Amino acid sequence: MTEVALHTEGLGKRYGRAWALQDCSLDLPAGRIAALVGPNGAGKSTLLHLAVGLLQPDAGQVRVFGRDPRHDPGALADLGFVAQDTPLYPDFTGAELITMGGRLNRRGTWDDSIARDRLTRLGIPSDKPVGKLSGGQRAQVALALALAKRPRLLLLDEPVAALDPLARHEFMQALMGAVGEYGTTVLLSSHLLADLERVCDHLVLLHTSHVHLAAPVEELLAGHCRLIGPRIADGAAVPGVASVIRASHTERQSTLLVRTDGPVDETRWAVHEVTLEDLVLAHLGASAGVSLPEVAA
Ligand SMILES: Nc1ncnc2c1ncn2[C@@H]1O[C@H](COP(=O)(O)OP(=O)(O)OP(=O)(O)O)[C@@H](O)[C@H]1O
Repeated sequence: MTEVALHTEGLGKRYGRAWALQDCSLDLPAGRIAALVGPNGAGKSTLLHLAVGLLQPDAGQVRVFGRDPRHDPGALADLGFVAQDTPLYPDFTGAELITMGGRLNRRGTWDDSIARDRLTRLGIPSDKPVGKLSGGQRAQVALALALAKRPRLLLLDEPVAALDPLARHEFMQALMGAVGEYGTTVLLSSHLLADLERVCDHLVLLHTSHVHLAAPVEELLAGHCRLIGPRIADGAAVPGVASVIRASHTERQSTLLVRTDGPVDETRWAVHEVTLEDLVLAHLGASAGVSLPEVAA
């Protein structure tokens, strides 16, 4: 059986009377690169902070490789985390932070050379206080430190938001490399669906503080498609279709993004594959009751 890197059950966190995350139950299998997506305020950062033990749950439980991140110090050795604002001591240089990381992780799997080599390769000066680097360079330093820890589970809160397109591409490749080389499991939140699509093999979609989807990408893509055929009424049953996520109609034609549960009548419907981006947008649009621009088939 595949090991579970992150397990949550009925997990919830609230601020006052408002739930930032509610009834969150999911299993992230080890070895995956998982995308954590959802609109602003959906609860992504809250889930990551709960997973790393920086927030105390108000309901349910969270386990990292079977251990409670708040009460079992051993769990922290397995975790790497880069928060959204990549907090780093501004007066320290990259080189000093690498040394400090090594000292703080003496008993772990820390490898100085991973961070040093990355900074050199990216042309980021390691002798300059990080407070004097650009936002993107600071993010790269934080990511290099997280990779040097070689954690079993790496949690990244919008790690690529501050990076230029080439740096984003390079970073995603590095993540895939880490997974391949060390078997690291990654959960990363981002709004950049096209980037995620290239590397992620698991999707967690949060919406209004709830888990809307949590499954392997392959399974989700195989279970959804876009159908184009003669106009049908909203709510009409279509054989082979479990649910219509999003529908748009012209006078004579209907276009449906659907979840399937069997073969669809291909003499009646043109069946098109969907991308991860199509699928996420359709689910988000459906939940929010928003009509979205039509995506070309
Ligand atoms: N410290 C806090 N005090 C009060 N409410 C908070 C606090 N932190 C988060 N929230 C609320 O919890 C909800 C979830 O916030 P969270 O930061 O987890 O969302 P997110 O999905 O990470 O959003 P974004 O994509 O904008 O980063 C939001 O409604 C937010 O306003």
